[in-house]
Formats: sequence, C-alpha cells, structure tokens
Amino acid sequence: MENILKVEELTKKYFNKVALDKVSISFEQGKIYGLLGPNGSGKTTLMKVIAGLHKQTSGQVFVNGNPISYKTKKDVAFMPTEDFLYPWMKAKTLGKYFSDMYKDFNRAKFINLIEKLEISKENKVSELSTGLKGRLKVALAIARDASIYMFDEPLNGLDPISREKVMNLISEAFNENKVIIISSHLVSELETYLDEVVFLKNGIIELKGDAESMREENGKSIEALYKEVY
Ligand SMILES: Nc1ncnc2c1ncn2[C@@H]1O[C@H](COP(=O)(O)OP(=O)(O)OP(=O)(O)O)[C@@H](O)[C@H]1O
Repeated sequence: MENILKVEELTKKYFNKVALDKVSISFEQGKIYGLLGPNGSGKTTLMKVIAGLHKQTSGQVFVNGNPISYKTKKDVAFMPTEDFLYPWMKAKTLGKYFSDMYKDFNRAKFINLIEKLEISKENKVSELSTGLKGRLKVALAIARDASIYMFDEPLNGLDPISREKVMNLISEAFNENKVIIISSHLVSELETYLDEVVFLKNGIIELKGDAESMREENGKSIEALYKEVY
C-alpha cells in the first residue's frame, strides 16, 4: 500500500492558539479514514492545511510525494463545512462553474450524481432543503477526479435519510486508488463505513488505527471508544 498523503510534525498556530501540535500521520490509498473529535479538536485545520487553504506554522505535508503547493491542489478534492453555494445558482450552473474551476471536474458525472440524489439540474440552490444542499456539496467534490477526497462534517445538519444517501455516495465513489477522509463527531452513523479511525484531541492524535482491530482489541464499538477518549 502506498502512502498518498503524509503529514509530518505538522503544527498550526492561530496567533498563540495551537490548533495542531506536531501531528504526524500517513494515509494509505484504498482506505476510508474517519477523522474524529469534538468541536475545536483540529479536524478542520488539518483538512484545510492538506487542501492548501491554510499555511502550516511548521512541519510538512506531502501529497503523492510532493510538498503542498498550488500543484498538489489538483490531487485533493475538499468539501468544506461552510455553505459556499450561491443561492441564485441552478444546480447545472454550479456544474459549469466547477468545471471552469477544476479541469478534472466531470460535469456529466455530476448531473448523474445529483439526479440519483433527487436534485434536478434546474433546481436553484435557494430552493433546496438543508439535506439536499448537503447532498449537492458532496456531489460537487465526488465529481472531481482526484486521489484524495476530504469531507468536513458531511453529515452535520442532515436527517438520517440524507446521512445514509451521503455516506452511500461517498463509499460508491471510493476505489483502491483513492483515499477518503471524513471528519465527524457523529461516530455511530459513520462507523460501519470506516477502515481506519483517527481520534484528534486538542490538536494531538490521541488514538489511531484499523477500525476492525480496534473494535476487537477493546471489545467495544468505535463509538464507545470515542466516548471513553473524550
Ligand atoms: N481562524 C482562526 N483563528 C483563531 N483560532 C482558530 C481559527 N480557526 C480555528 N481556530 C481554533 O483552532 C482550534 C481548532 O479548530 P478547528 O476548527 O480546526 O477544530 P475542529 O475540530 O474542526 O472543530 P469544529 O468541529 O468546531 O470545526 C480551535 O480551538 C479553534 O478555536
């Protein structure tokens, strides 16, 4: 298995607040990772540094062996938590907008995906419920052809049906050449989809490993372990 993403001694400070404290971790292709932790543990910061949106204070991140730069952005598809969708845009216009922004964005695939998610390409963002907007954001990331896909809290604010649809969409998009990282504090909804789990706490990796072995060794679910760590 190849490490397509390597984080070495990564520290990120916002003024004097340490959001990530010498975090080191490698991500292997062909695996789905859960980045778990409560609010403020550093999940978003880690994803934004990997996506090249935040500059680290110290340490290194390598994507497919290359240090983070504008060149590595094409390898990383990132879905932020923020609501970045323009309310006046139709779904199909968003597809056009994204294909102008990312060379690897597949518009036909995007339209196909949203239709599966019960969104019409003629729908305006402002007409969509929170659940449908959540699905749309995930589809925008999945329609890119990247090697690393990161979803920051994709289940937040979604009802159980939308959560299941979003998780099915993410796992369908997955193959052995890709790595998927999903951040969440909703561990039970995510648990069955994960190969590896990473517990972040106050900017430090508290626990990480293969989800199955963790369950076996501890004789409890990842959710129960999560409650113990926090
Ligand atoms: N722009 C910023 N300026 C100052 N402090 C920040 C900034 N962004 C994040 N922080 C702080 O860094 C720490 C880590 O935040 P981060 O958003 O990465 O955590 P998180 O695990 O993603 O939490 P959440 O689920 O709330 O987004 C927190 O203490 C947060 O207050």
